[in-house]
Amino acid sequence: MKIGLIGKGAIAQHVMGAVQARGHMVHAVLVRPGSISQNPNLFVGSVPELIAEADLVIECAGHQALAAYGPQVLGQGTGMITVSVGALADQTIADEMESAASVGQAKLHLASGAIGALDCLSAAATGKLDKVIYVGRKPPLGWKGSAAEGRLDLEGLTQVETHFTGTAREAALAYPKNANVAAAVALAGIGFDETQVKLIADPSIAQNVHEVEAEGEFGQFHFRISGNSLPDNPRSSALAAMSVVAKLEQLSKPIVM
Ligand SMILES: NC(=O)C1=CN([C@@H]2O[C@H](COP(=O)(O)OP(=O)(O)OC[C@H]3O[C@@H](n4cnc5c(N)ncnc54)[C@H](O)[C@@H]3O)[C@@H](O)[C@H]2O)C=CC1
Ligand SMILES: O=C([O-])CC(=O)C(=O)O
Repeated sequence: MKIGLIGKGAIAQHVMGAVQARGHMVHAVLVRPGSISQNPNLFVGSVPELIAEADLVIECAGHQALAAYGPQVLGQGTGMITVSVGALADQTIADEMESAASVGQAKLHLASGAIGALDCLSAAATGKLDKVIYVGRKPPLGWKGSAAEGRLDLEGLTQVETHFTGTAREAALAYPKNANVAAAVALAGIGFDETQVKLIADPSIAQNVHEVEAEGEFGQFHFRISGNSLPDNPRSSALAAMSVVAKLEQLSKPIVM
């Protein structure tokens, strides 16, 4: 496939290497205008340049980028994978994506991100699902640049602290770089306003730990993952980048999970 990539950060760099290693071609990367000169053969500054040759766009740049470019990409008929799932907690953005996808007859594919068990959750949601709880736990550094900074002394933290309790919608909107997982759990399960979320800074751990607990007609499950973060960004788990690659594989193979 010919790929247009949005972003050049930690997730984008992993995705770029992994998709090229699988025989796909990244022919354009949409970056902020000031960065184009760093690699003028590859970097572009507009959606028309990004999608000119693309079979598919992969967005790895955050909520603001999905909101800014997503409607144009989809509206012009190019399918898109996004890792910035939490942006859909803003109903205006979700509506814009949906109507652009309908106009362009293109799909927005949500990467599962740093969490797993979404297949189980979405199957369970076709029956009666009574309760879904997501708990996100990261080392203090993993919360740098988030709303936790205003609530805790992250640098000097010596004990476990919960810095957020609320719904998945509140979490995804307040923590755009850290609670995309809460949004993915919400979308797979009982929605943004029913999914309960707790976010914790824990100085005793070195990985990003995500847990989902669900109860309903299907029974109960508990899922827990301890994810390594990406070398360039302690906030983002490697699995989030890998899930984008897996989604691309699903879209390009004839027999898929
Ligand atoms: N679904 C999930 O489980 C996860 C989702 N994420 C989402 O992925 C995003 C990216 O994560 P990382 O790569 O680790 O962050 P990063 O900070 O390493 O990279 C972000 C990149 O996007 C670029 N960017 C931001 N806004 C842009 C715009 N409007 N136009 C062009 N470029 C723009 C930045 O310049 C930077 O190069 C996060 O902000 C978060 O929303 C992150 C981790 C897990
Ligand atoms: O990468 C992670 O561990 C989770 C994360 O930042 C997010 O959900 O946005």
